Amino acid sequence: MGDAVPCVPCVPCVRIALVGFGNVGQALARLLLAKHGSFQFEVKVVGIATGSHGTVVNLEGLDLERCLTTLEGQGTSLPDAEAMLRHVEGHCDAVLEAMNAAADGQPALSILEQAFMMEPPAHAITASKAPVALAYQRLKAFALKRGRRFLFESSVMDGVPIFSLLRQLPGVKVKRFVGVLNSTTNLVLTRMRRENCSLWDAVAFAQQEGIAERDPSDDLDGKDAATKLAVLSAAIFGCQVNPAEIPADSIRNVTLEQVHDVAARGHTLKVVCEATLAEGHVETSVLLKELPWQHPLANLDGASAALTFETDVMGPITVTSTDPTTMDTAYGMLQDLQVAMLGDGCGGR
Ligand SMILES: NC(=O)C1=CN([C@@H]2O[C@H](COP(=O)(O)OP(=O)(O)OC[C@H]3O[C@@H](n4cnc5c(N)ncnc54)[C@H](OP(=O)(O)O)[C@@H]3O)[C@@H](O)[C@H]2O)C=CC1
Ligand SMILES: N[C@@H](CC=O)C(=O)O
Repeated sequence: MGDAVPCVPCVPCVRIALVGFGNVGQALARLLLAKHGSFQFEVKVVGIATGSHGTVVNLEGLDLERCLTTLEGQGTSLPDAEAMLRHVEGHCDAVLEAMNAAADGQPALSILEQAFMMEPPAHAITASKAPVALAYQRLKAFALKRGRRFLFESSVMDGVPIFSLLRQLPGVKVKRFVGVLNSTTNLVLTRMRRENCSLWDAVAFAQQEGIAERDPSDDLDGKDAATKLAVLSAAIFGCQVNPAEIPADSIRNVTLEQVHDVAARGHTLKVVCEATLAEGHVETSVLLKELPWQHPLANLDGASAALTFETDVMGPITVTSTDPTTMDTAYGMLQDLQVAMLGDGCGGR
């Protein structure tokens, strides 16, 4: 058994369960250790579940430092995430899910629903895209019914506050958004141009950095970007779009020769995501485009991402994330936890 983690007296303690302890889950653990004492509450991790590296609980709080080395022996061992959530029921304020969700959103979707079904219910926070893209309305309604929050800031552009930014602009209607939303493809195209490395060497680099999905096909074939567009469409336009129906270009067949030819013409290749609200529906696309260097998205290199919102009130609002790492994603989840526990605008500045 790992050592229990006491809460600092007089500081409210928030108990969380982590489902998924890979690149993002572990970055979140490191962030919680690094930022201990920086928030208005203490965080106690009462359970951690993985697919094949064990599932442990300790209602007194797991020792995160030790969990980062191995989950073995760190608490009571349980068979899976569902069993973990049953075990921590009544002792868990929020479930933070960062697992590999399949195209149908499972098993992440069931985990998020289980969080709301607990007694008392927990807030549900996810870094996964598919459950939000496919079941945003249902999960939002479930959260409302149970008096809890369903939050997903990290699912698009990692820790950059997109959804919380838009919550701060009541009455403003977004009409269109355009951006670069997949970090892996942007990193791959950048490395091909700058380092002259092959597409697959660049993919291996993105995997090493923890940015590419476990199966990078979703990144390369535009599916990750399409799912992010569907998340944004659901949350911003209130329109559910099936990610599988969004026209999406793949970068698989992009060659070094092509990248250099485009550069010689004074252009650069970018995977551009676009969504426009038309009469009652949304027009969406993920297209590989040749952009001139003066285009606002052209200089967005490496793993960077950007999104421009066109609204009915203000001029275009652009948010950029420069070379994010998994720490950015972890912070997005921590931001959500603060919003869930303290409400919007909880930053106090
Ligand atoms: N990496 C990034 O930069 C970003 C990732 N995301 C999203 O965050 C999520 C996690 O990404 P990432 O951490 O990189 O992925 P990883 O593949 O690194 O980690 C996934 C984790 O989920 C666990 N897991 C898989 N199946 C189950 C299951 N049935 N029950 C419990 N745990 C399970 C895995 O366990 P095991 O290893 O034992 O199989 C692993 O711990 C994904 O949905 C991704 O799209 C979002 C923004 C950025
Ligand atoms: N694989 C994703 C990770 C973040 O969502 C990407 O490359 O953008």
